[in-house]
Amino acid sequence: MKVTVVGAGNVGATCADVLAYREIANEIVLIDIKEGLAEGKSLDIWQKAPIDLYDSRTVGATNDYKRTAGSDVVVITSGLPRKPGMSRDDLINTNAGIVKSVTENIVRNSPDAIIIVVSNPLDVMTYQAHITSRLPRTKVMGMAGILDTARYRAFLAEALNISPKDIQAMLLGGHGDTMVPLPRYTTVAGIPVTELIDKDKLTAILERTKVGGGELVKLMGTSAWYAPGSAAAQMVEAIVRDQRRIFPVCVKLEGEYGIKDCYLGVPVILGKNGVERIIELDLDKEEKALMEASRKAVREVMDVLDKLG
Ligand SMILES: NC(=O)C1=CN([C@@H]2O[C@H](COP(=O)(O)OP(=O)(O)OC[C@H]3O[C@@H](n4cnc5c(N)ncnc54)[C@H](O)[C@@H]3O)[C@@H](O)[C@H]2O)C=CC1
Ligand SMILES: O=C([O-])CC(=O)C(=O)O
Repeated sequence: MKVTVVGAGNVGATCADVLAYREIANEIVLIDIKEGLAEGKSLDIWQKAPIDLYDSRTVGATNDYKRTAGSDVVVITSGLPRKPGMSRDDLINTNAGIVKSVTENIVRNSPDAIIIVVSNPLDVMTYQAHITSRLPRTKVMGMAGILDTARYRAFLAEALNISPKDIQAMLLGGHGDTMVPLPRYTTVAGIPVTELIDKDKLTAILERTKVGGGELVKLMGTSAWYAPGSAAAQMVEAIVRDQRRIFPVCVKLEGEYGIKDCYLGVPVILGKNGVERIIELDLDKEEKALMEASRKAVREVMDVLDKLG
């Protein structure tokens, strides 16, 4: 299996490192526009192989997409991260052009690849990659929900003083402050979370999750990379190993959840063909209203992209 990661910055390099360390692909190609960066980081990861005992081969190239030819999966992380005071949507002007040109290069060299977008604003950059690649919606998706649920699960584990391993959660909607965490679908070793934590504490955790990315931007002056890199690698793993795992993934909705022509996070089965199936949950009135608010927020930014051309 061959996997390409475009963008050898914080998220891309972390993703490549996890892919190599966990031997998720035999060959991992890192690409960046900045001279020498992808070569350097892939060489560094390769030099870690004798210490951490893996044999996935990492190679890097500066903007040379011939090296990516025949990739099974491509992760797009190229683009600006936000700085304190910015929203993810503020990145659209710069990142739309980057994701467009990267996608063109990818499909030219790997027409059968499955594309996982990470660049922000996530839902709209997934839209950009989808329209540029002209691939079926099952093969172009965005990473956000695994990260957002991971934050939620980490906060819950801390509050309950238990292992994060035992927390299962689902989340819907766009990757922004309108994301829709679902306490009704959160369990701790099979126990509904609502039986273990009081309402106010849970509400505070849900609110912290919604702005979880911003919390880290404030602390570091740039956005997160360890959890995002691992989350993207987990999606790659589900695809290349045909695991048929269920994750919240950003995908184009064509009538599911009563929504058309919008890219939003929903539970999907991920396997060798990409999105094998979208799972439709039976939402209550309040959840439906939150999903609609999220759809509206993403649609507005999709309209901005349409105007950019
Ligand atoms: N979906 C999600 O949950 C998350 C998304 N992100 C997003 O991921 C993106 C990357 O974040 P970081 O890795 O922290 O940024 P970074 O600045 O560390 O790395 C981005 C890399 O992209 C490269 N790049 C720029 N234009 C390129 C092009 N045309 N071709 C190839 N490479 C190019 C840059 O040289 C840089 O090395 C940002 O847009 C950020 O907002 C970050 C975290 C989570
Ligand atoms: O917050 C950001 O800008 C990066 C991101 O999407 C996240 O960490 O959730």
